[in-house]
Amino acid sequence: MSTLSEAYKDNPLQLHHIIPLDFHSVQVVPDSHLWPHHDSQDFPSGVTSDGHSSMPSIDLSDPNVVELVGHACQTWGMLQVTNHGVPSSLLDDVESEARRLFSLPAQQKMKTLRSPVGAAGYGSARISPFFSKLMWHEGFTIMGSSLVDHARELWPHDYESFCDVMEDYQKKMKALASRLLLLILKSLDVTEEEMNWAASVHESEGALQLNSYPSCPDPNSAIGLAPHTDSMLITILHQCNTNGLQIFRDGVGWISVSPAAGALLVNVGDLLHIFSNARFPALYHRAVVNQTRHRISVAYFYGPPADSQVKPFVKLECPCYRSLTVKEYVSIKAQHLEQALSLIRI
Ligand SMILES: C=C1C[C@]23C[C@@]1(O)CC[C@H]2[C@@]12CCC[C@@](C)(C(=O)O1)[C@H]2[C@@H]3C(=O)O
Ligand SMILES: O=C(O)CCC(=O)C(=O)O
Ligand SMILES: [Fe+2]
Repeated sequence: MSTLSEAYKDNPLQLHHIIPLDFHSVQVVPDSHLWPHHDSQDFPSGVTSDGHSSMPSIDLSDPNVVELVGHACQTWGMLQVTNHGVPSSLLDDVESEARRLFSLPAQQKMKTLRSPVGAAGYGSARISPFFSKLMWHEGFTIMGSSLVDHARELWPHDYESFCDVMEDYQKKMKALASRLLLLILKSLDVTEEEMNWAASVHESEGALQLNSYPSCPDPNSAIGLAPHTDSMLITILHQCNTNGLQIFRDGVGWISVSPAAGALLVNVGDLLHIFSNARFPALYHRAVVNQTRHRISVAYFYGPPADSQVKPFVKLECPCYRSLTVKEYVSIKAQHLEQALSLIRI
């Protein structure tokens, strides 16, 4: 069985697209990180300029949860969930362990640098090579079996709490993602066979991404994470408690999505967009930075095993995407980013 990491092997990154800036060592934004001004012409997500809509917030114990989740995926590609069963103490712990990691000196974090052909470890976002400027961001990806080795490199005598929290968080995210996927499949009226396919998704481990956006001397001239869609089926995002996420809405523009205590955000990724035969939009989003706060976010990416076939569900007529494996899609995305979906359109 192949893994996602193998899809990255054919598309190695250059070191300057992996090694983040040592943000603590700079007082001004260097030219390498200067983006054209994006003076946030944004709207808060509750009050959009189209007047009536706001990003759906769904209580997972609502009796109409299937319809609500389906409608949110179709109209926004994103929803906020409450009553999700993930203890707020664990949400706090994952943020503080991530903060502990990113507060380490640069040379310590560099001991776990992601390899040019690898998937796990410390480094800049994978999408970096597609932009002429670098991002005000450093990440740490947990995927596969490297967690304990990496944690030992970071804290030789004090690595257990990091591992315990990350393992627990990953387990809870997987359970929540699997529950959400079943709701989504029910909303799409898929076949029994496709409903059973959800169990195979549960076999894949997913990826956990810790994001760090240090405070920035000139936030309007830098970008935390450049605009992108996520590649997997769904992403569960814990924004912690600092603004920064923006989503793009046709006819409106960039909308800020404020964190709500205890709530989690769920968004549609490319693979679910394909399975839904384009009924659900893959959410286009970015992260902006701010002058005073070091923002942390934690994203869990849930997708099928690398060898699985991806194609629109059969009852959704006139498939508009060809069938391919997860690994093939990840490889196309690694080479073409935003063009990936149009390259597989029928
Ligand atoms: C499963 C994954 C999704 C991701 C690539 C990865 O292998 C692990 C990191 C993820 C991330 C996080 C930041 C944004 C993003 C586009 C990136 O560059 O790395 C996503 C990737 C994705 O969704 O394609
Ligand atoms: O930090 C955020 O709010 C967004 C993170 C994100 O888009 C990602 O990890 O893919
Ligand atoms: Fe994302």
